Amino acid sequence: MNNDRERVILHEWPRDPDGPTVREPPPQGVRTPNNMPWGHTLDDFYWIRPFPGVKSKVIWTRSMLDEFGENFGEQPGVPQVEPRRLRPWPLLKVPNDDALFGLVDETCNRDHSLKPRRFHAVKSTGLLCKRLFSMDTHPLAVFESTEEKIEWSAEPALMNDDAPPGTEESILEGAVKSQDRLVEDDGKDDESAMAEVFVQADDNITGGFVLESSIEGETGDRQNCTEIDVPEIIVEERCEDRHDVVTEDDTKKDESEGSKVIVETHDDLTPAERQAMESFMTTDYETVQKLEERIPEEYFPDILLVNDPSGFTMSDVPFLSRPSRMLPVRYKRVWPKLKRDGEPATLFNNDLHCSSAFHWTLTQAERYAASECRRIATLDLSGAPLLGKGGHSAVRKAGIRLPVPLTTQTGDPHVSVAAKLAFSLSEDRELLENEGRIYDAFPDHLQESYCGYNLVASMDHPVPVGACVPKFFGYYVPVQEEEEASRRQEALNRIKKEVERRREREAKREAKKIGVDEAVESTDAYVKSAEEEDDYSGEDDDDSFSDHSPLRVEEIRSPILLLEECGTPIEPEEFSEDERSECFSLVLRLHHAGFVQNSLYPRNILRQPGPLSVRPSERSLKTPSFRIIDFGRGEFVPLFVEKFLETVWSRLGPPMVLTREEIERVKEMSEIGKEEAVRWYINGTGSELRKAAKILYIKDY
Ligand SMILES: Nc1ncnc2c1ncn2[C@@H]1O[C@H](COP(=O)(O)OP(=O)(O)OP(=O)(O)O)[C@@H](O)[C@H]1O
Repeated sequence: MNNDRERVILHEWPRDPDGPTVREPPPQGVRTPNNMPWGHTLDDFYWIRPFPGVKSKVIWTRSMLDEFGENFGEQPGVPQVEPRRLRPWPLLKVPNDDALFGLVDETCNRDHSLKPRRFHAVKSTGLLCKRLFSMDTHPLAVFESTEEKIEWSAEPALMNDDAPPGTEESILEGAVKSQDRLVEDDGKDDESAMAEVFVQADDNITGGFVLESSIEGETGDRQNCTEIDVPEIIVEERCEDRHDVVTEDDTKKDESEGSKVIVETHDDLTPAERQAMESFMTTDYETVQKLEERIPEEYFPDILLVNDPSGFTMSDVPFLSRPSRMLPVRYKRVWPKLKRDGEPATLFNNDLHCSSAFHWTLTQAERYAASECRRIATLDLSGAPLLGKGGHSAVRKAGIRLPVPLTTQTGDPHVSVAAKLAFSLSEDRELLENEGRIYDAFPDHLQESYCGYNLVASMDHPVPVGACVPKFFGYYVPVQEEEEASRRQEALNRIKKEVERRREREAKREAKKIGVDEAVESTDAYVKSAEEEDDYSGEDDDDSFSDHSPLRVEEIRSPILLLEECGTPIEPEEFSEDERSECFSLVLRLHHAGFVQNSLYPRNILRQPGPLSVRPSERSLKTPSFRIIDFGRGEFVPLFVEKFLETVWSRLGPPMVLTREEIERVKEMSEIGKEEAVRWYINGTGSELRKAAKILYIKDY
């Protein structure tokens, strides 16, 4: 193990023998957004004795010393600069928006007078993107990163209905049309025809299973979501009782009936979603670049249309059968929650427990309209290489095409991200959900890098301020509109029934009052039955609308956690002392922000060539970039207290008016909750630090 630390503090600030004792808290000085003392270079850090002549020393930055104001040795002044957020090499682009996109980080001169400069795309000739049109009519389109080509790729595609005659229709469009035709031609009730097709489809599915080697991440199973053969669709049709082929008349009827729910299937793309799929392309994993910038909130995806022909979202366990699926699967964003989700014009249902992307929008026209203002991205899992596997999930490199008008500087419409997919047990799903919650809770500064160095308590040397965790690109859950529609229909039916019963009861009471009801003859019997009816709780499901029961967890698709790809697991025994202490500082910074990772192993700290502010080909492992991953077991102080209080509330039962004693009890419990959280935090961080020190060979923290 090398003792080769270079990040050390070389200076001591001379104290005035008559100077004051330094007070707690120390001067604020210049700090990074994580509220830690910051210096631009190693020379900005000084040892200082709390009072003259004492042996002990603490560390201050030059800006803290300037604020303290004692300059006994007449140290020359230095310009004070603020920490600068480091921009990753620019990849995203919005045509005609140069203010936010395409800015290259300039090197950090002493006074930060250098400003970011504009990115000029290098003309690339080798970048191939495959368009999802039929190969005989569309040879492979070759993109070069010229302005026109980039703008072409961001151009909104014509909707199929608007397509002028003679233009090629996408395979998706063709498939949906042929499905419509089949439904019309063959007749839905033709059982024998269906049975025949089902056998064909079954063969086809079996034949479509992915070989183990391709499950391990090779590109043997590359398929695009529009390579649909007709029997496949009929299987979907049979299984899902598809009701989404709606003619103009149907729509009118739908609108006029108002409360009628049209049952949708996963495949029922809205026109806006179809538009997003029309220009869909498979990812070229040889050339695709990974996304390192934040996705601006304005363009953050609401809906992910996932191309998953190999069923990676179903399970990544090779021996489990995974039905091949050729149509995109719709997912919705649950986290992060955005301000626009609650605004009337962009209302979005991101409730984790609701399998619809819509609030109670009852008609198809309403759904289509709501879908128009959605940010729709496509995620390509076809042939997605495996980045790594854990005990509960598989992480794949996936191509994402971000919502229009976002595109890239290179002309390739895709960027790559790490897509984490849970295995099929409920524990696997719970861990992934918790991880999504934790990523959502991370403050921005844990995902950003800054120039200069931090002084991270309790370390005795400065460390670079790299991001601690990968950038978070969202947690998405599968949407099952047709199930949600049945649930809503059930709820409506229950309400209707209840209203009818009440009306009947009222009518009987009225009748009794005016004495014309024949039930007067048997008053006792009537009163008894009325009492029984009054007890009605709305739980009577005798004639419930459907016999729908919730899917077993193994059957449903995994949620998807999208993260920045951050390299490969570290081997700390090979590292320099500075590298090991840099990794250690990430753990400390997480703790200072109120998070405990709870699963700290070398495999959960990743390293990649850096710095990320320069072009990928110029990065090196000599200037590495580290990140902590895997927050499935992670905890965050406020979430801990919230969970604690939830158990208190659940013990109190459903919401009601509390008595004074109960209110006192709740207050008492929330105080206990806070104390518990502090205890938990001290224990959790203490043991995690000991573990971190052990795996990173740190002796002196
Ligand atoms: N953001 C990422 N970038 C690159 N590779 C990643 C990323 N996240 C995860 N991986 C790879 O996937 C592997 C498994 O990920 P992770 O540890 O998060 O899975 P897990 O199932 O939660 O693990 P555990 O067994 O601890 O439950 C990692 O060891 C790493 O190799």
